[in-house]
Amino acid sequence: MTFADVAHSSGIAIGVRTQSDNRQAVVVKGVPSYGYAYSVFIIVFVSIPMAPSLLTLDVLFAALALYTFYRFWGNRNRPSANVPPGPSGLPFVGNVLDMPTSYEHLTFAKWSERWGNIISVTLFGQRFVLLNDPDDATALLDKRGTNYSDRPPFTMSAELVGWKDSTTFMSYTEQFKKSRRYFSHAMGSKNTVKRHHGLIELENRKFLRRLLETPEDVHEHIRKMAGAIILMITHGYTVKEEGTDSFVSIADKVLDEFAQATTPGAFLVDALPILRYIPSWFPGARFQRLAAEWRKNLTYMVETPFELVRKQVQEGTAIPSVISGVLEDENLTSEQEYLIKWTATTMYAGGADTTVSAIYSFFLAMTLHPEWQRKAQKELDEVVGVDRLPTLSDRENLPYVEALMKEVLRFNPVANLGVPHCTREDDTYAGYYIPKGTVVIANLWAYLHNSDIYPDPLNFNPDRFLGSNPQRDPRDFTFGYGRRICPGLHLADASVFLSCALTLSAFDISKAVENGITIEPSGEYTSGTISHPKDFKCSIRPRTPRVASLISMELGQK
Ligand code: HEM
Repeated sequence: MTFADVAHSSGIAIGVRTQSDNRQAVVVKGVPSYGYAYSVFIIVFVSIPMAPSLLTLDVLFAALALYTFYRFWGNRNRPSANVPPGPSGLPFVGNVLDMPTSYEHLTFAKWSERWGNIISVTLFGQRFVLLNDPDDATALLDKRGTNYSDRPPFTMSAELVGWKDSTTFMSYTEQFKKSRRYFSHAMGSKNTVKRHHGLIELENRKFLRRLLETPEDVHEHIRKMAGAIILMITHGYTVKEEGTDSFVSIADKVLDEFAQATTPGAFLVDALPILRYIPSWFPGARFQRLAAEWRKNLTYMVETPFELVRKQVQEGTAIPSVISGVLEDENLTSEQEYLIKWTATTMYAGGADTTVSAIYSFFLAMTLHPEWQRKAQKELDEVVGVDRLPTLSDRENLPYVEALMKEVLRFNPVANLGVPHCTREDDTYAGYYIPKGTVVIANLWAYLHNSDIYPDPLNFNPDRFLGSNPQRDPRDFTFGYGRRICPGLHLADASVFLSCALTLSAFDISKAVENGITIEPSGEYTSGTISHPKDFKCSIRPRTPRVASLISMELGQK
């Protein structure tokens, strides 16, 4: 979820990006009259291929006007003099014209040069506070967690598609706390995750075998591995080794639809939540039809594997998993059943794409920086030797691989802006007034590229974490804050580390060469909620002829 997602879902139009061509609404800077609200609205609409009729526009504009009026009326008594500084914005629409539509973290970081580290913007009356310094994030999101642990509403994805019952979108309620308890039992600490070490090692070795067979499909192999680890933990489900696994493919489809539903600016209903009441037959209400279809797929993904586990539990054939553990309780209430079903789905949704991004980033970094790869391989050869592959119990003896993994997590944060928090009560901080209902964004990218904490931050350099004066552990930032901190962090940490160690011990990664020409990866990343390296080509070759037999031998032993 990016800033723009939240902006939109909170009733803000920043500009509409169509699904088909990524065309973005042109927002004209510096329009000096009060007619700009209408201008922006018209511009937004003409960028939609299925532009609705004029009548529809009138209806929608009236809705916008009403909504804006409602927000201003609600905010009219709030003191605004002391809110944190930020771009001045315009009456009614606020900072619509200032907002970036992609790579928001970069623009927000730059704003600090002018506005300081605590910045405030408004969009149609909704206030946002951007935190560009990690100390402020700790002071507010950690230390004042009771107030700063809500989530803003997300109309398209949460309300219409139906993700609202997932842990990530829940408000800070008792239900939420119960859901987080299920996470704690399954993966809440390093020790808990130790229970899954065998599984992580097995799936990583299967990953190596797939890499050996079809290295060009590296991205797909990472996906399969990440999905297989989580599905075994949540549902006791073994992913099919050959061909397509029906559950993984529906889960991937649903996650892809989730990504579309949360694409910044993709759906006007996020800008104008009131539109959710428009019937699906109404001109321009394609979002309702899409939401209905996506909801159907999501329901299938939530229900079908759950029912499978229920049947296995009844028959006594279930493999121990998060769900089976709960279903075996004879006093289970329907409320608990509903919660565990959604919590397990959240584990998959939260864990699959994020871990994939981190491991794919590692492959990109190794393609671009062979010198660091050699250093890590030297350490692996010295510590583990060449007669076996590394395991998680080697971890404490592999400080260089550890440093390399930290640098991968720092260099490109998986979620640049984390997931937005929201305040429940009015607050004051550093002399500023932060009203109830403010959306608070921690700019994780800015923390991980702060040159006071990480000198020369744009340089990929694992050495920064070694020696007598190591720089700060990026895991302090990259997993977010307070009561909403990533509950999968220990699982992710173990999975990503082992993928780095095993891959480097078995393979050499280098730039691909086609027809004698070396292909340079662009090194670019996608914008959006979860940032992935843009697809790139690389060469992945076994380091020695023994690698294949080593992998088969170890897989045979598992
Ligand atoms: C490298 C991998 C990962 C990274 C960098 C990452 C990062 C994050 C971040 C930044 C947040 C937002 C925290 C906040 O609101 O302050 C988050 C939330 C979350 N993550 Fe992760 N994550 C990763 C892997 C995982 C895994 C493996 C799982 C589950 C198995 C998971 C499940 C979740 C869930 C459920 C939330 C929402 C928590 C809530 O709303 O209370 N993540 N993650």
